[in-house]
Amino acid sequence: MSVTVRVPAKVNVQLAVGAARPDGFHGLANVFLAVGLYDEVTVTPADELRITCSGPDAAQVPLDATNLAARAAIALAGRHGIDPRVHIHIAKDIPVAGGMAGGSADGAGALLACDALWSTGATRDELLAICAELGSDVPFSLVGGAALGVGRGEQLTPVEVGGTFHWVFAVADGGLSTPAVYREFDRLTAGTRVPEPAASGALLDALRTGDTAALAAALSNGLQPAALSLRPSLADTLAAGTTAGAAAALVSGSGPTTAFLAEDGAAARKVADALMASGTCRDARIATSPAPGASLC
Ligand SMILES: C[C@](O)(CO)[C@H](O)COP(=O)(O)OP(=O)(O)OC[C@H]1O[C@@H](n2ccc(N)nc2=O)[C@H](O)[C@@H]1O
Ligand SMILES: Nc1ncnc2c1ncn2[C@@H]1O[C@H](COP(=O)(O)OP(=O)(O)OP(=O)(O)O)[C@@H](O)[C@H]1O
Repeated sequence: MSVTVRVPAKVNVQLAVGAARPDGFHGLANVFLAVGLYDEVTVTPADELRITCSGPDAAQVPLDATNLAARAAIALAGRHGIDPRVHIHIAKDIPVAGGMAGGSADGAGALLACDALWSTGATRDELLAICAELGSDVPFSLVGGAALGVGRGEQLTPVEVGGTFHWVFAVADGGLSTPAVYREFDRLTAGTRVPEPAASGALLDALRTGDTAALAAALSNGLQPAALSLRPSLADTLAAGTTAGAAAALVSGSGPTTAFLAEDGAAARKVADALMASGTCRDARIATSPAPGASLC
């Protein structure tokens, strides 16, 4: 018997970053939006814990105990006195190390799949607590939709979304390390007063009303200067999408994926074609949001 779970990627439509805390994490006002690019995580009983991964970026995914999917299975099994002997297969479609929470998606997916396979009876709150231990983005991968994350991004409040948004994601060659991007943020802001992060009312209104033009005007990413500093070529990708008519362009989370908001599906197709022709990215993916969180297939 196998259990398969489908889990979405995310884009941060607002990422307000505060000063580094004593524990090294940064306080955030992080508005997550789930987008319709998915990994599928399948768990099957096996003789030992084993991970496999398929998909174009599979070679970049660690297949040892550092994989967030393995860590999720071990964490759930440990709490319920279960031996985590499962084969976890990840069918990966979310760009790796791209700022779209692909690893987090696999962590949330493996957790939900193992929970169903082992019938642990864990509550939603227990699953969310395990997600928060695994990483700041993991709780959102479980819930999907849209949410405001505070603390280090793990404390979620759902956000209403009143329409469909059309996106293009330009996948860059190679990844960016999330800790390195936060370190670069610290370097760039050293000696300045970093304001307390707060959610933007205009942004939340734009999501609630499903207004693309208003969302385009309100998008912001406090990590964008750091990602551009580490990967200056991303400016060319952003410019290529804007020239092609994107309503807005920004770096997705810690990057290096760049995100382009489009008026509708036809505009998204045009932006994606122009990005591919520009030679400034490895791939251009079209997706809509919001998308549901981790769900059993
Ligand atoms: C950039 C974002 O993807 C935006 O949603 C997240 O803030 C990153 O979330 P994540 O990948 O789940 O990150 P974690 O696994 O929790 O942390 C990895 C590293 O990122 C940095 N980190 C992460 C979250 C946060 N609020 N402050 C940080 O400084 C820390 O150096 C941490 O050691
Ligand atoms: N299941 C997984 N899939 C991909 N990477 C994983 C996984 N588990 C652990 N990793 C490690 O995590 C690193 C970051 O990969 P991931 O795809 O999660 O980045 P990301 O999308 O930038 O994350 P985020 O947006 O949450 O900061 C990878 O380089 C890899 O070493």
